[in-house]
Amino acid sequence: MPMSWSKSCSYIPVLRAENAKGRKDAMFYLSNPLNAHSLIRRLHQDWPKWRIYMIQPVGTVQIRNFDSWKTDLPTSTDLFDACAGIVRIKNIYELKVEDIIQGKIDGCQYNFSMSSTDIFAVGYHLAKRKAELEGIQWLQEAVNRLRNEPPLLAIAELEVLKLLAECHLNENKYSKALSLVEKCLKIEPQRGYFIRLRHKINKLIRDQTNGTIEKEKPLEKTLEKAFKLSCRGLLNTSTKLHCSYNFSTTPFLRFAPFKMEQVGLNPYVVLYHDVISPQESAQLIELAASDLKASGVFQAKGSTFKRLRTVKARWIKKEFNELTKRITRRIRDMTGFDLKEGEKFQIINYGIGGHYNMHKDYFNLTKIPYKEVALAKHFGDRIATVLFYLSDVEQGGATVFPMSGYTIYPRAGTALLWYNLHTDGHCDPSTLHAACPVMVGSKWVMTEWIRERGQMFIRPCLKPSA
Ligand SMILES: O=C(O)CCC(=O)C(=O)O
Ligand SMILES: [Fe+2]
Repeated sequence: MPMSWSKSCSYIPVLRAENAKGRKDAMFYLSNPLNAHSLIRRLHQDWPKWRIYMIQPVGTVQIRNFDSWKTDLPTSTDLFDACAGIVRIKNIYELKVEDIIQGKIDGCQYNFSMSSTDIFAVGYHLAKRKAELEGIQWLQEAVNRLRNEPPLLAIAELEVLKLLAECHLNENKYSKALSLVEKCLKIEPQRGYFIRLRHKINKLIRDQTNGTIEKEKPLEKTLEKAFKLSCRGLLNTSTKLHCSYNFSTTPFLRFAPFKMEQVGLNPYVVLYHDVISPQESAQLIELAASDLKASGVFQAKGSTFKRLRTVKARWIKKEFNELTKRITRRIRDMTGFDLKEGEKFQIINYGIGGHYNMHKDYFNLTKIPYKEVALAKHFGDRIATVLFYLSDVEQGGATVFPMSGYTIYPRAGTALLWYNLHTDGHCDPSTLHAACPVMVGSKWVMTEWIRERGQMFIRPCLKPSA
């Protein structure tokens, strides 16, 4: 039901205050996932409601403005991604729902708390994705808060109670579901749906012989556990590692050696410090930002698709401009590899909870389908990866190797290098790695996947590496 004119007017200062916060420093405001999620939700869900309140002739100009922005407003996919990002942050870093809601992210308190509508959006997202058990926590918090908030644009209490009851029912928690349905019936005693639901739950309670049968939580796999622990920096195993100057990969390094830090020996992973200047990073980000595209990597899981990567990316040719040519030469100096043939650079941006699940960069050409082999074989497999960090990340966003326990926190200007293939050309499964969800901040990286072609004299096939 539309709210009264005086009520909508009283909400305007609230909107203005929030907009002013965002305008003061947009990057700072949006680097907090709770602000970003809330803004996406407000623009996707609340703005269409505001449009309904604009009555002619007072609202014609506003309506015209509104319609001209319509195509730029966040879509349902954006809201989906924002909710999924918040859920991912919570799960990977094992945060508490109550803490997130109050703006406390992994021990840091931010000046923000989620509104009941923001909380409901996350609960709704989970409930509709069959994650009812997780959804219950958010929906219960939304119910608790609704009581203390003015109605304004908030969702109706009945809607939240209904969804919460359905989630409890799905989780076989019948008595809780029943008490929620009773609450719904107090608000709308005549609604047939609730009367039938009460009947159904009562029957389930009568039929049940051994008390509530709670669903079992699936056990977490060892690798998943290692992934989470590495994201939290709790698996660092490296000992006896060295820092040194690399003077020798190419003759040029005699003049300008690189600062090299070993991250681990198995697999061999090194960090090169200060290889990209702040100006170069800024230029690369600017270049990519002008034409970023959502880049999802999907994995079929039964009848559904699981999103393995939530980022935006742009591919850039190595010969694109002087800067990309210069960086290509630098990679040659860092690795010794020939980069004449191969892939373009990929510049990647991770937003709210942006991540890249565990994966290996190589294709394993013996396994990929026949049709794709010809193209892949032309360049060979991805022998090595160079990952440039173009930005710092305030919280989260580490690159991790869960099998070896390496955690590398992004630092603008450094580059990570590892070999995906053993020296005998076989793939090295211990290079399994991932990008942990960004908690706060915006992560920018640039990847160069170096192919085997052209490297036969630089890194000749040797016996299996030790
Ligand atoms: O961004 C990261 O930390 C890892 C990126 C990555 O693994 C990739 O792009 O292949
Ligand atoms: Fe990768």
